[in-house]
Amino acid sequence: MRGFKRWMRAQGFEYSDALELVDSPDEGISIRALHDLREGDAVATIPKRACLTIKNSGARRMIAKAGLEGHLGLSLAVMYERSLGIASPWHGYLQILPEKECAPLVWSGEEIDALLFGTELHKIVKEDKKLVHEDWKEFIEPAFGVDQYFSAKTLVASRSFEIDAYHGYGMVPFADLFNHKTGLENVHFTAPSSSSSSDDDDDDDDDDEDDHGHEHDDDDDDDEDHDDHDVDDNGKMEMVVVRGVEAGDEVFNTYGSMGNAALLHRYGFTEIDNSFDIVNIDLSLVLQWSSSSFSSRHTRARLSLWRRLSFSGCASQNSEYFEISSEGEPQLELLVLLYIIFLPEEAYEKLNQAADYSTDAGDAQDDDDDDEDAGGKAAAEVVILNTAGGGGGCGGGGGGGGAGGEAIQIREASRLSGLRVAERRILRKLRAYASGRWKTKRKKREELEEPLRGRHMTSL
Ligand SMILES: C[S@@+](CC[C@H](N)C(=O)[O-])C[C@H]1O[C@@H](n2cnc3c(N)ncnc32)[C@H](O)[C@@H]1O
Repeated sequence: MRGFKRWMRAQGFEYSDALELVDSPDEGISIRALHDLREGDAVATIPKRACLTIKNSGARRMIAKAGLEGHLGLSLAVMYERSLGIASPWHGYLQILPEKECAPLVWSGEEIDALLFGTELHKIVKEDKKLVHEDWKEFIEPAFGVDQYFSAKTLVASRSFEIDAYHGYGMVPFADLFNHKTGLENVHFTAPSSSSSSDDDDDDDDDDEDDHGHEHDDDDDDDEDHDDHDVDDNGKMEMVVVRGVEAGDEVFNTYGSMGNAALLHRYGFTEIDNSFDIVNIDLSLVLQWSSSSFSSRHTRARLSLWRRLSFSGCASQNSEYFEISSEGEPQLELLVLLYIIFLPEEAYEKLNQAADYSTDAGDAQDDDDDDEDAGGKAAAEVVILNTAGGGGGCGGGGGGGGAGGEAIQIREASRLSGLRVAERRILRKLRAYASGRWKTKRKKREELEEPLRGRHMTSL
């Protein structure tokens, strides 16, 4: 750490003596406040020329020639500077970085299967590994090994910041030592408000929520003009306090408002109390459970009715899923599907007929008429009301009726997915939601259902 501080001084970094850099063998580096910090305090100034960016790196010509940019180009710059060892201008910084960030991208296939099976990340991470490997083959081999590339990718994903339009993304020494706290961060990384006009031209209005944001696609093909990279020699970035910190407390930044899956995916950690956390339950998991509790035929028929009533889940990378909020509230479409799965045969047939009727009526209508037909809408409404009431009208069968069935569904989902603590907590809230609503909303459901009966559906 001493070498890094010396390097920062030589590069013209300035940081408040109220900040302490703490290096723990178990938890890595973090920043602590030695004195109280007040909102508005600028606690660090970072010269842009000291940031490891594609434009600043000694590999800039090679990277430009290969037409690489964004995270791919920056990963190459990081590998190149690392390969120079002590000869790299960033040696003082690079030597405090971990070899790699322990994100799922660098887990073994067995670890991914064992730890992510049943979660939304399982398929995504496997796909990531394939794509990153393809990139390595196409753009990086034989200059650097595949492990070096995967390691550099995790560092760039977890530590790079968007600097400005000229530099794009870069490794920002010191700024990347702050850990993340969802919604309760103390500092933001930003362009100083009193910067020179040339800086203003170059600085994007950085969205702090996106400091560690998305792949950068700026078209910076002007390398030849800036090979001596004099454009930003005097540019600076700042760390500014946005929420006061008491002496002794850790000083946090934010990497954005993300659920635990996104945090794990990109940064390799999760938060127990993450208000943005959600749990996704795959439609395939619901269908698997339904087929084992009822039958495949029953499941296909109920799914088909659900679709004919124009319901669907969220879609991502060839899968369909439902979101459970951090408060345990399930996506309405999941409730409706579960309700339809649990409908007794007689009620199901009636709803099916109503859907048929409404589809026929809809077919007869003018194509320009976008309104859902009244019958289908009413059928959906009745389903929703019943579902919100906990499915009190269900006769059960298989795994039990209504909300009780939902609880079984959730237990099964939780067991199969091997989800982490925070996600299990959400699933517990979901179960409480399901059984709580069943008890308290039953009367309300009956009151609400009555007028609907009079309108379109007669006896659900
Ligand atoms: C930008 S670096 C922060 C500094 C880092 N702790 C270090 O040792 O250099 C981001 C990495 O820090 C760790 N990290 C950041 N916030 C964290 C948190 N709230 N809980 C656990 N690890 C965290 C993760 O390993 C993440 O990939």
